[in-house]
Amino acid sequence: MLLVRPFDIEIGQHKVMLNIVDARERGLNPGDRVRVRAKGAATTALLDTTTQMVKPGEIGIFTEALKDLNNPVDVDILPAPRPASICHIKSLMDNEKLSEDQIRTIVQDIVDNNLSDIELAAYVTASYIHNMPSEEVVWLTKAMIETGERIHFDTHPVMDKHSIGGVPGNKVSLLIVPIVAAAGLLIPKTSSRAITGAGGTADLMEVLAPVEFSAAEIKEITEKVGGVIVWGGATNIAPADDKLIKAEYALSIDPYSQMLASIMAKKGAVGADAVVVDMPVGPGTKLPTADDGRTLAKDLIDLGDKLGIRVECAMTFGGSPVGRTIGPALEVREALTLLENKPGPNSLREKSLSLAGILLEMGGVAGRGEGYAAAEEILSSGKAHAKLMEIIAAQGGNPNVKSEDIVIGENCEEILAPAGGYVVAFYNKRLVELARMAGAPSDQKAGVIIHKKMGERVKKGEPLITICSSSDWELDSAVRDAKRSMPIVVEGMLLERYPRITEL
Ligand SMILES: O=P(O)(O)OC[C@H]1O[C@H](OP(=O)(O)O)[C@H](O)[C@@H]1O
Ligand SMILES: Nc1ccnc(=O)[nH]1
Repeated sequence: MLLVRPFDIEIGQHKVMLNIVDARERGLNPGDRVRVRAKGAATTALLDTTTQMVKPGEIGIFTEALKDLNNPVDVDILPAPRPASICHIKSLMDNEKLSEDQIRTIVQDIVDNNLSDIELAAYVTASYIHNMPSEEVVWLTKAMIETGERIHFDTHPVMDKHSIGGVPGNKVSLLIVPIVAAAGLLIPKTSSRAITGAGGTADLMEVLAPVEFSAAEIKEITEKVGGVIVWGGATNIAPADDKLIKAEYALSIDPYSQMLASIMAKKGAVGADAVVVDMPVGPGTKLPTADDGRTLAKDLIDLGDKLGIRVECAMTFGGSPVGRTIGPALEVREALTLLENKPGPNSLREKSLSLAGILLEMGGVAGRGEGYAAAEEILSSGKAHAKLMEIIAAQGGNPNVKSEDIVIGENCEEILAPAGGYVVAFYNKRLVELARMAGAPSDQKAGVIIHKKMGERVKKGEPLITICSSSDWELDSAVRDAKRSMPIVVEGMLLERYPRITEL
């Protein structure tokens, strides 16, 4: 047995450290995979060696592995075999078919932390290059559900909403969940953190309340107040999902087959009966054309049928951000403003009411074609606001929070229009890059405020965007980058003049 030396350091992977003498005695080298066994728990980790940091007879264990092992006093280790899924990942790279068993092995290895970051990145990259056939996506989704916990509600229908993401500022879940819950339906909403964006719904909700709950707690809170907005990655619900998202986030990609499975596994695991999926379409989003949107809608509906979930898809406008803010705190402030029935952006209000309306119709509390108006009544009467405050309280946040209480990064700088004219080009992806450079989403207070959208008139020197951050150096680098390659292009209506040659 080796005496545990806890290293309270989060390094984003499962790691342990042995003194070089012990490592040599066991025939282990740095980078080897080892199985670490404690009383009643085991995990796989990668090995580092040292001459100084741990003594012979000791083992240094970093935070991630310590959590899995329940903070043990002593452990033993064995060399771990090369995971079988590496071979299947290679098959995926070669665009070969995978069997149900092979897919299940990959998912189990991901859940058990048997894959290194390099191997995970290889899986995610291979999935990005080759879409899986639909039967493999069904196996993948089922494996992701079955390797975690599931929630079974006694009351039905259980409603849910999910966005494929890809459009900046998509804070609509903060309005939709309370509207649906205020209508008397259950909506246990699990979200991921940002994948390609600068703030996922889990990042946003975390500004208002804790988002890390167990499956049992999600069930209890949903039954009490009608809904939750929690981080899927904190639960044991579809536990492979968040591990994959970490690799996807680093690469800013969302592979098609993986996206289908990621969304539907979370919906299947919470026992959803009916789901609306928001699919933002437009240049620079995950769905460049309406045809791409139709293909995805068909794939999502088919996958839902195979899982026993009624899915409806809504193709939404993704050409420019939803509302005028990007980044956790800024987005939360904007969503609260609308819930408080103060003036706010129409794009956010209309999109939230449309999607909530579909859910009210699917859940049978509004007639066909009457969902939008029903959602609007719940929003304007203040019931949606009151419901969000109840959800915040149930999740342990401050139920008296107001939009003006939300603190934004103290370092802000405006990017001004270099000329007068009209906004003729608007680059969503650049805005997201700038918000990420400013520190979002890990810096909750960082982000971008958009002053001018596509087609709007601008005077020379007027602000186009404001970038905010908690750190002055991150702000500086984002501002420099914005000026080097503007995310919003302004031109006069007169683009070029061709004078008569004789008059030159
Ligand atoms: O970062 P990108 O790729 O834009 O999208 C990821 C976001 O999309 C989904 O939204 P929601 O949970 O339905 O609101 C995810 O849960 C996550 O919040
Ligand atoms: N791949 C994904 C896209 C959007 N949301 C998710 O949870 N997962």
